[in-house]
Amino acid sequence: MPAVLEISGLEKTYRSRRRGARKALDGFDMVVESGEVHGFLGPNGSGKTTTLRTLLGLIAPNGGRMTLLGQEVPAALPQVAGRVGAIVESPQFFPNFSAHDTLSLLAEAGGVQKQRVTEVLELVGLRDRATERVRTYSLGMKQRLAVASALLKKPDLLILDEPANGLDPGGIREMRTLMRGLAEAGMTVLLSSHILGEVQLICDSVTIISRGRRVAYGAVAEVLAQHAGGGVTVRLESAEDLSVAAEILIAAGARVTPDHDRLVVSNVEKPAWVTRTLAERGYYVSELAPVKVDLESVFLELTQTAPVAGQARQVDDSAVAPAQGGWGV
Ligand SMILES: Nc1ncnc2c1ncn2[C@@H]1O[C@H](COP(=O)(O)OP(=O)(O)OP(=O)(O)O)[C@@H](O)[C@H]1O
Repeated sequence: MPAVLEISGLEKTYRSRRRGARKALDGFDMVVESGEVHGFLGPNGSGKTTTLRTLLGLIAPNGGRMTLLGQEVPAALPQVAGRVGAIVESPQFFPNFSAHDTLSLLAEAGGVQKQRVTEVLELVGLRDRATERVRTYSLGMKQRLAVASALLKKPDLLILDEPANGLDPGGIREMRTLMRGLAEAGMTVLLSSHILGEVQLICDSVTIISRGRRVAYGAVAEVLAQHAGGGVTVRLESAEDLSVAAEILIAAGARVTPDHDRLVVSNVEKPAWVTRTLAERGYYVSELAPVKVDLESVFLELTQTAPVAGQARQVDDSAVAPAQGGWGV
């Protein structure tokens, strides 16, 4: 089965008279297979939104190839648009309309049967509040309404840019359940996010982007395994000896980072080497454990910039206000 989404060598340079040329995508590649929830991770300004907007024909690329559901885009967008639901940036809704009114209006405009409105309200868990005005909704409910609008056309692929942005833990959990439910029902979901723990929990596979280039991709477990790096954490019988032990290991060629009452040691071939090197100098290890990697540490290692929710930390020192836009119906 061909990939649901394939991007190769995508290039995008923004040009403005004031700021000059800025390369947002620099030969970016991505593959999303059918039926998976795929996480699209990257620090602020790394090119996620530019990728999604380019894919959806909202901006033109300067080079590269893209396919959606096996067809070349942007040329085939009119043919595939009905099979792709997307939310890129938070869509705005009329605050005085209810969820039901909002979806009915969108369904009518998009030639979707009325009955589908009830179905999507049920799917996103808004049925009980469907007749209340949107202005009374929590942020999580508004996000779910946005997802509902993207689901109206029963898309094969759902693209969501930061769907959990600004949500509290309860809202994030609801969004997670919703995503998994959609994937189980056979939909492919592409999810851009900064919430690495979330991506690790709900995504089958992941693409990590940094400075407009793909820096890692594959099944989440594989990406984690590739970057486990054989590091170990070391505790000594006496915590006072940690700094001397660190010096010994560094002098012997290891990379060492102190972490409270232990050392995180990497660049070692075998854990036993650490025990032996220290014992030879009279320092005895009381605990030696492999470093547990999570997506967050892989992300930090690969992109060398911490994701800070709601904060515009840019890889190229520049900041641009995000544009508003929705897509799908
Ligand atoms: N309309 C624009 N004009 C000029 N530069 C832009 C424009 N949109 C984005 N950029 C720049 O392109 C780069 C990539 O931005 P993009 O919004 O795609 O990143 P992102 O990964 O989605 O970031 P965030 O997580 O903050 O939304 C950044 O340097 C950004 O400043």
